[in-house]
Amino acid sequence: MSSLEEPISLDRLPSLSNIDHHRFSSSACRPRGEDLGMGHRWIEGRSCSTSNSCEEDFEEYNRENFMWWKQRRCTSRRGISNGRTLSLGRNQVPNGNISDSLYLPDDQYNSCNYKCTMDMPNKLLRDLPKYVKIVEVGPRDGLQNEKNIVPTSIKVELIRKLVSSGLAVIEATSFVSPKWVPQLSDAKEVMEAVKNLEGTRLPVLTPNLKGFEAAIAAGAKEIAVFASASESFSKSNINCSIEESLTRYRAVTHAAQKLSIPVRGYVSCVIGCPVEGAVPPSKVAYVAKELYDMGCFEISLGDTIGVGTLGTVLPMLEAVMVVVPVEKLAVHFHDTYGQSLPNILVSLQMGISTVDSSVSGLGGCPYAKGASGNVATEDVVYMLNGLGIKTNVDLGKLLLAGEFINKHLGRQSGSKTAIAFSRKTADASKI
Ligand SMILES: CC(C)(COP(=O)([O-])OP(=O)([O-])OC[C@H]1O[C@@H](n2cnc3c(N)ncnc32)[C@H](O)[C@@H]1OP(=O)([O-])[O-])[C@@H](O)C(=O)NCCC(=O)NCCSC(=O)C[C@@](C)(O)CC(=O)[O-]
Repeated sequence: MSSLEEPISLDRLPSLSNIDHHRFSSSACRPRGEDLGMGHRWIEGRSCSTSNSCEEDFEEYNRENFMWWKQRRCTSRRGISNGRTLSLGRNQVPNGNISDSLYLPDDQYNSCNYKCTMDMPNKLLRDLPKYVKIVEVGPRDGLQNEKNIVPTSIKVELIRKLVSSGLAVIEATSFVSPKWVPQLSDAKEVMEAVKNLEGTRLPVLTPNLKGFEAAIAAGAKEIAVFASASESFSKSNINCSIEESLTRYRAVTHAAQKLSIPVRGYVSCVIGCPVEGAVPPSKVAYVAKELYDMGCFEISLGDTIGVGTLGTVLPMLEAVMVVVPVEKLAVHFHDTYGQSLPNILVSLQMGISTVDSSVSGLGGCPYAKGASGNVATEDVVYMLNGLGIKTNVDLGKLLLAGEFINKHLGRQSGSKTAIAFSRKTADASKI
């Protein structure tokens, strides 16, 4: 393991005990009536003044959970009565290798439906968003690190399949230097082929005005700029300092505003940097605020090398939420240490409702050695379905998109959900 791949040791990361639990709640930026933040409950559990009241609380908590679980099981059991069909989202998929024998009606696939979430007594889950916008980054972040050049036609077909799954936003490609990222040197051709696809926004990454102009000429209607919270990563990724990158991005956002082109802003290395190690939350907050102030409509917080845990993600989010409204934030986790799903869950509990992910967990950054793929979109959708949170993504069609790209790449999916369905180990009676 090279020094770039070593996990950041705990003593170099912010301590959980430094966290102001009351400020985890989305109410830090967006008051919601109830003052007690989710973070307070999540980290500290139910607070109680006496041991008696604590036991009563605990009994009540168990009773509530038991009722909820019972309700879930009843719903699931009713759902498998026809034995053959398992719905994987909005629409059923009539054929395909993955899910032929696994169809159930929609509300029975989801362990609890929307109404159930509204009524859910479970204190830990009550404040979750009702809808999560998924930003699919597979065609860009997912493919940019692939050594063998993926033909343009495969990239275009992947995007088509992802569009048909109902994803609201799919990052299509990057208008970066082909010398730096050869895999995406066909950005113009990809964009021209997909620009008229309807029903999905197709943003592209642009590192400077040159990239912005090329993206617009190719038909892009939305772009993203990407800064770093780590000076070293900024240099290795885009060959300039953080301040220089912000100056460039001011020029890009200014040009975009004139054309009414929405600009998303990324902050990478929000937890750790492959060169510098732990990145302080204050630096992340600084870059996030700069991007927000220059007009980015959304700030995506990227754990580029996937080292974040609840203990480091929480203080980072807390710091950023002080300067950028929570509804303008997105989270972007790479799954190097398998922490993405808990990190996403806690982000949702803090009020964030936009999540980046990559079909089949494809991905990695060419300039962040050791970084693994993004969290798999299939796994995120599966988790959100289970929580009764709407995404409008048809899991069956998403699985087929993943199967398509993995077949081309000649590898197994990085999504546990996809693997479970492909092996038909997903037992409908247990869902
Ligand atoms: C920023 C640059 C261009 C600076 O690269 P540079 O070499 O410093 O730029 P330059 O201005 O000196 O130009 C060098 C050459 O590149 C050309 N050039 C210049 N700009 C462009 C452009 N836009 N498109 C096409 N070509 C371009 C330019 O015309 C020139 O061509 P030449 O005269 O030598 O033939 C380069 O470093 C670059 O392209 N970097 C991008 C690297 C990249 O894409 N990394 C992966 C992004 S993923 C990420 O950042 C994290 C994220 C977002 O996923 C979130 C997370 O996971 O946490």
